[in-house]
Amino acid sequence: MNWYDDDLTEIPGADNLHDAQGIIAQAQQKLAQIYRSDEAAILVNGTTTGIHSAILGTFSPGGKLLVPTNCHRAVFGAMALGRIEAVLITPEIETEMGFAKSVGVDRVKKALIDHPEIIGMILPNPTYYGTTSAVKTIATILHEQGKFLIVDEAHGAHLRFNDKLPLDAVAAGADVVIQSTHKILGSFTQSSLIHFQGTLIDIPKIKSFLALLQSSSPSYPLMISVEAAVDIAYEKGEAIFEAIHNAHCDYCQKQDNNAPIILYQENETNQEYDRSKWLFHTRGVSGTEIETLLAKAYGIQCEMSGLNHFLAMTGIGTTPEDIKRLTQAIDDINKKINTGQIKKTPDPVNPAIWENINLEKALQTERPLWEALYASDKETRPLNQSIGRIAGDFVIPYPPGIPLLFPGSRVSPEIAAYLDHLLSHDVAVVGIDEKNELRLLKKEPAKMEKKHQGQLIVIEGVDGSGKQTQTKLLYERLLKAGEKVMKISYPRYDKKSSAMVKLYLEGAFGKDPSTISPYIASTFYAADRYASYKEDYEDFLNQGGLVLVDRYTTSNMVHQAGKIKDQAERKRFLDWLWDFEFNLYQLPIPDRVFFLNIPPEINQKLIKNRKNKITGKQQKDIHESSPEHLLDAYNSALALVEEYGWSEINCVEENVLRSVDSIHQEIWKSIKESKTND
Ligand SMILES: Nc1ncnc2c1ncn2[C@@H]1O[C@H](COP(=O)(O)OP(=O)(O)O)[C@@H](O)[C@H]1O
Ligand SMILES: Cc1cn([C@H]2C[C@H](O)[C@@H](COP(=O)(O)OP(=O)(O)O)O2)c(=O)[nH]c1=O
Repeated sequence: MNWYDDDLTEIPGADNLHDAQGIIAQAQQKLAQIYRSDEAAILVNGTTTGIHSAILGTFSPGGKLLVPTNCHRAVFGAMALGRIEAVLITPEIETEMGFAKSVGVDRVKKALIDHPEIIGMILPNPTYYGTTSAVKTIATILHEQGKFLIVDEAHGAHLRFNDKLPLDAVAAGADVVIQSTHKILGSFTQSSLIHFQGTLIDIPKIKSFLALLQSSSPSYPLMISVEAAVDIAYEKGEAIFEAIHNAHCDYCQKQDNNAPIILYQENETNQEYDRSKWLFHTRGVSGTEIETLLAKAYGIQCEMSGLNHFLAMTGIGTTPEDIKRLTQAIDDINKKINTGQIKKTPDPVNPAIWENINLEKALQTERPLWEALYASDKETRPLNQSIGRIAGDFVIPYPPGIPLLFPGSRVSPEIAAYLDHLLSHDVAVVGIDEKNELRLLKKEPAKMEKKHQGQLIVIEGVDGSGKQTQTKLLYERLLKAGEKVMKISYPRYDKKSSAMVKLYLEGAFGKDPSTISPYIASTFYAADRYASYKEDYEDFLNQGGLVLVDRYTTSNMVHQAGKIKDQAERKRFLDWLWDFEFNLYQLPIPDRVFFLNIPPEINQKLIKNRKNKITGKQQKDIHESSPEHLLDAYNSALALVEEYGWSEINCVEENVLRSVDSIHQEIWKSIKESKTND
């Protein structure tokens, strides 16, 4: 066939992939019929773009996706592109060989209970190794809660064609299924298929991402090859995969289970193992060594190998003779190992990644994935100097292409040791260069660091916790001690820059503080602080003065972050706020923060009769008149004490409020001590 003849463009009659109405639409309808989906679309930029589009087309930024850690990097790429957040779950592990086998139904159920905000899930099935998850059950669980399931069926475009193979994802009820027809079915590399079914997903939205991300000049040879490959599979797939499946069963039955190399079948009775994947477990010999031997001495090219396994992939073109050649070669190699012609090596010590390393934890990000990926302040460092630093890129061993580090996650000693082990066994690790160096972020996330000569000390606490009282006492004491000190209280109600704060606190934008975005409210207070910095104390601080403030950015952290219930959302807000006030506005970062801890039930009594600071009247501002707001702020503050290392002053002991003086003495002592330590 002359492929140049088919290398068309969108001329009349040739249709347009991105708005298919003619011959491409007909081909896609046929493909959907064959796979029994509602709709199918041909992909010309590989399964990767199919996965990107499926995720971007079903989520909005900030949405939560349930992601098993053994997903392909395309899934994590989509999360970075769409600013989508992952709830990670660890798959079940094949412990002897050390690969991710399946995603347990119970883990899915638990994740959905713990994170009801999850919108949908992506599931890789079958795995590269042929193992499968209970897709049908998982789909049902998700659907009962109105959530959708995307299945990455990259290694399963053939499942539909023989009933002895595991159930395909469309039949199992998945809402979106992406298949690499170019793998087992033999269409051209880079050509794939995506299927849609049901009403839970917005198909036009996914398609608009397909049009955005794929080439605007889709290759006709690629498209034709998908149709041709599926046609052949439809016609001959049943018999071809039956033969492969049966040969696999036969070999498993006949093989000597004590041989150095044995064919893996998960377990004998499992119907849901994909026997088109000929995965061999090696004992006393390295899988990679056998892969090389098969290529050199027997002319058989494997798909991949690792320390204790290698994978021989079959496909639509595999004949019984091919299988015979493979099995004879394995028998021959086994014999040579047993007779000493091939030397045995001690089994490589596998640090059992899946047991020692908590991948869910390793992949947690301290800066959002997308932010770390986009960041330009990066440097490369050798692996051993990277421990404790934040990764600036994906780090992914190949095979199997499952990330060990995300951009934004911190390199732990365990991960570094494991990566070192992989590299010393010649495993290719994307994200680590030939000098064994990886890319790291230069800048750490929010951390108290001094940029000024003087000192900025914050007295923080919920409303009526004694801030004003303690600030005043401390100020007078510092003055007496001869310190160059000034005192400011935020918000500065008597200044024009607090106009928006006053409107907000008076209820002009709503009486219930929880209905006003913490992001928006924070900007009002920050603007007042900026004006104050410029007007009141920039020079004073830079010349070594001590600035004592009653409330600061820390109040936004307490009161505005307290409005956010979801932990990841709250963290995102806190990071944003930090960036906004300290990086954008360039406000000074405090040297010390004292948090006056008074439980809400006690401080309510203290402020009961206090007049409104804005109006001077009895009626309280919207924060003070909302017990829910005050409680949320209090809880947020308790968390912040831990997270940001604030100095906590417990103002209540055994349910009794301590005296003003004893609280003051404690703060004074702490300041004196830190001064002598300077
Ligand atoms: N330790 C304390 N014991 C008794 N009353 C206190 C104590 N600390 C503060 N107060 C009183 O409680 C009220 C609120 O204190 P204030 O300093 O205005 O708090 P804030 O500035 O945090 O709103 C004031 O009337 C103050 O005199
Ligand atoms: C300074 C500041 C205050 N706030 C809140 C805290 C208070 O509930 C409210 C007004 O502060 P304020 O009148 O100082 O409260 P207090 O009664 O404790 O003296 O504004 C913020 O949310 N962000 C900020 O940056």
